[in-house]
Amino acid sequence: MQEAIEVVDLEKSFSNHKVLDKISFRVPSGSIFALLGTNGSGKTTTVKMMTTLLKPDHGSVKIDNLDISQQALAIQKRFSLTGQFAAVDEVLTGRENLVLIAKLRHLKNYLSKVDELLAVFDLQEAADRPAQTYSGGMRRKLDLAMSLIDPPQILFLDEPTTGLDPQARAVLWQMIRTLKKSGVTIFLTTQYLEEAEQLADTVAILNRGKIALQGSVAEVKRHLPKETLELTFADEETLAAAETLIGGKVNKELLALNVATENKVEKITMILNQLQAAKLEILTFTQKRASLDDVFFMIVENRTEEGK
Ligand SMILES: Nc1ncnc2c1ncn2[C@@H]1O[C@H](COP(=O)(O)OP(=O)(O)OP(=O)(O)O)[C@@H](O)[C@H]1O
Repeated sequence: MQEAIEVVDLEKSFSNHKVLDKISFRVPSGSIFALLGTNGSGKTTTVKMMTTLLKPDHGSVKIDNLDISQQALAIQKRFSLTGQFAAVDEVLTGRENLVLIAKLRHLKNYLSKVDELLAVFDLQEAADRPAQTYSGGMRRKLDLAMSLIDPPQILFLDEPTTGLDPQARAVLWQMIRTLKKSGVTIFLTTQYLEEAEQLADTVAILNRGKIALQGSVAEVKRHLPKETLELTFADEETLAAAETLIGGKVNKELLALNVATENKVEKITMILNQLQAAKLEILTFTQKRASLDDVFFMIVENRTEEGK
């Protein structure tokens, strides 16, 4: 398959702080790639270097086989970037911002597209108010709408759903899937495992400046900690008795027991029934998914559920 993006041994330091240490990945044309990482892990720095906004210290980036160090101008025409800091003109209204982009791109018959995007992002009521009166989430939605008015071949979305309400997030996810169907390559960064799982064909996890895990969602998920059921009890005796009965991992401070369930209803029902039959009273029970922190902890500890 043809590569839309190829990054090889990319490095970047700020003062003495090495933010990225030889990261490499490829993004096949027409696919969705998610770069996952916590705050400050280097996601935005990576995007900035890939979009010619920042110079790498070492390494190479190719977009559609063009090298960013030699063909920056040609590359800039092939992508659009929606960053964490909205490129919205504060004085213009929401509608005027969208129209401005449409005119700059020499689009014809753009008014229906503008209306459609305002409706999709639930911005109709605010459409004729200056953007400076918008909330952070509204501004973000407008910024996304602006990058979707004339989707390019490659779309960079830097943490696109941060600050969005669940409804707007669902809308954006759907739009991203539709864009992929029309052949657009999408590179997104996110702090949310769920977002990567929902959208991406390929995922890379950034940790301490390196890519700790990379592959298809199915491959990466095989390495993630399994779902657990967290049970809490009123005292240490009940906790100890529960552990003897059903096993699991004890947290004495929280009087909690974490039991692997693999998200299977039968397993959860069996655990609860066993405890009830032994008259061990459960205070609370919560189904827990692996968070990005769990994944990093696991990577750092170099352990997987299979390898335990
Ligand atoms: N211009 C700069 N000068 C100095 N340090 C910088 C600069 N830009 C980024 N950094 C540092 O590089 C590290 C990575 O920052 P970056 O913004 O790439 O992270 P991120 O993964 O996008 O984080 P977030 O999820 O919080 O947006 C941070 O420690 C940050 O402080």
